[in-house]
Amino acid sequence: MKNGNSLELQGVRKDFGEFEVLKGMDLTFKKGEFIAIVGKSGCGKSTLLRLVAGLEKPTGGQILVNGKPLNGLNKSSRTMFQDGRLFPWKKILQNIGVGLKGDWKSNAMELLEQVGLADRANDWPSVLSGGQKQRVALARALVNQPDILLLDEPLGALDALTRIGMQRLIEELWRKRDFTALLVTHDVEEAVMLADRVILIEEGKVVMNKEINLPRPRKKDSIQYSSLAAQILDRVMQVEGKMEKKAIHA
Ligand SMILES: Nc1ncnc2c1ncn2[C@@H]1O[C@H](COP(=O)(O)OP(=O)(O)OP(=O)(O)O)[C@@H](O)[C@H]1O
Repeated sequence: MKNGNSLELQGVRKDFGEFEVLKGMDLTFKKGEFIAIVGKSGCGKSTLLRLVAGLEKPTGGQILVNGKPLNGLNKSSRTMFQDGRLFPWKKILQNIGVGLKGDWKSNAMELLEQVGLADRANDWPSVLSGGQKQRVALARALVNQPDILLLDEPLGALDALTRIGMQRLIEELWRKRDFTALLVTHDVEEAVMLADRVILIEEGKVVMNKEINLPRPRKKDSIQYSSLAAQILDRVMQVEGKMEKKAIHA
């Protein structure tokens, strides 16, 4: 099941008018791999996810999904956003099944169980905490059993403790459900906690593509974890430093 590539970007470029956001990206993601994408604000992380979701078209190059060129919406992917985007007029279970036909309810209930909210199926979203809403958003993103889960800074608005709980939950569901995960995050520690590989984007290019060979579940107090996180953070800060110098000399 985990053989082959889930996703390939071949020379992918994206311009918005005169502005080149992505300048030729070559990336390969294996089936079932967990990838984190980091980089300073505005470097093109969300644009990359939108291209993979098929919500935007590349200006150049191509994206292959399970070996086939992507044309239009990527039906094998689902996206989870920072703001859960639940519909306030639908109860939790109906939010999870929104847009689905056929027998989705048993999988939705199993997912609610797995995210620890089985007893809230008939509640309105308004009575849930921010963390609980994100659990529902995660269940909704997975109900259709996507091959690829796109996570666009999904934990960015959560407090530190809730965030750690959600990281564990995402990792647990990734292990159980076998999808490829692409996580955009500002948090290098989160990237090292979850990912098999961390990719750093600078000015529309991949400048670091680093394997994280640490056993799971990872422990923040392990020396290998801290030293890898520090090493990557250092590299991100070099990028930040370069950008600041450029701005000063502009
Ligand atoms: N539809 C669009 N039209 C024009 N410019 C856009 C569009 N979408 C994104 N951009 C520009 O492309 C650049 C990259 O945006 P993107 O949202 O991908 O960055 P990001 O790395 O995800 O940033 P952040 O971490 O702040 O979310 C930004 O300068 C943004 O203004």
